[in-house]
Amino acid sequence: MSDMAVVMRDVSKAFRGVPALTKVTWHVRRGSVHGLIGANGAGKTTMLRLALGVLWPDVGDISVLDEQLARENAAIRQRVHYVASGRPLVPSFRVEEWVRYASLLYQAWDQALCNRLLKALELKAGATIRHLSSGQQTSLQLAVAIASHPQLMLLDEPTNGLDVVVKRQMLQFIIDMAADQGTTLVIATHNIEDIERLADTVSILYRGRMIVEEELETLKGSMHRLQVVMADWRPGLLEDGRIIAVERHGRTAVITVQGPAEPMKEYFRAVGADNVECLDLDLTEIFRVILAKEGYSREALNWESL
Ligand SMILES: Nc1ncnc2c1ncn2[C@@H]1O[C@H](COP(=O)(O)OP(=O)(O)OP(=O)(O)O)[C@@H](O)[C@H]1O
Repeated sequence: MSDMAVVMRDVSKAFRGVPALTKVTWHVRRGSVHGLIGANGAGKTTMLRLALGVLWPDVGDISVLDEQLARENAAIRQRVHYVASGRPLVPSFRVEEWVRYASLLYQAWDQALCNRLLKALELKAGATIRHLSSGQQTSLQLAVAIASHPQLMLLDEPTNGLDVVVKRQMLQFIIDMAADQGTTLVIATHNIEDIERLADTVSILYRGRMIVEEELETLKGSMHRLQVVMADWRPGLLEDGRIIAVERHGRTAVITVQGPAEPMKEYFRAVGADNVECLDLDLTEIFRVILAKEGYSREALNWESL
């Protein structure tokens, strides 16, 4: 058994000639919680659907749980569960009918666990799906996914529509369940705070290309933000290759740097800074800086220019 749950090599996929993914290489370690992040349209859902085997790449190799994906992949589908919030369930089914349907699909189905989850989530067996709120429908999908005991769970914006209390509890529950059962979790989301709290490894997609694959801690240590106070900002002081971004307000500058903080603090002290302090740089900011380096912005989305 390899230590990877998913490996994609040089995978490309286009829809009607328009590339959605270009030469993507991706690794998800077994037993990890992996955050797949990217802006709207970056290709996250396409990646997950390829890993599930419901989409087929134009070129490239995909292996999931040590099996090379083939068009006939019923066996692997037993071990992988995909949950996308907003994915339509059968609206005329009652909760119990949906659960019964799922129970017939999955050999590892755990009815007792499903019953406990439905109770905890206050989902009534007799309720008709169309009468559930979108958050309740997402909760139902997550409960069914958990009860199917997958080895790999692919969650696509799993918490859309959930209120903060259920969202936190549900994510924590899934993480605990995954840790207990050795399930690999992939969470594709815009909600970077969730990834920062929960993930071990992170990948960032940008316009169909994989631009970062990293341990979360390594990624967080790869950049720092300094606040530097200096009376004389002489020309050339900010032309160091390690400096990624600068915001200057008079004597104070907030400077984002690549690599460790200490050598840059020493650098600014040596060139005459009056004060140098490290500021917090969270994953959302790191994501923003990485995308800005790639040239991503939504400048066109500006009231004046519409
Ligand atoms: N079935 C399809 N037919 C045509 N184009 C598609 C199809 N599925 C995805 N695309 C296109 O592929 C690109 C990637 O879409 P995808 O849904 O994978 O992105 P995403 O990162 O999940 O986006 P979001 O965060 O907005 O959900 C987009 O340009 C999208 O329009």
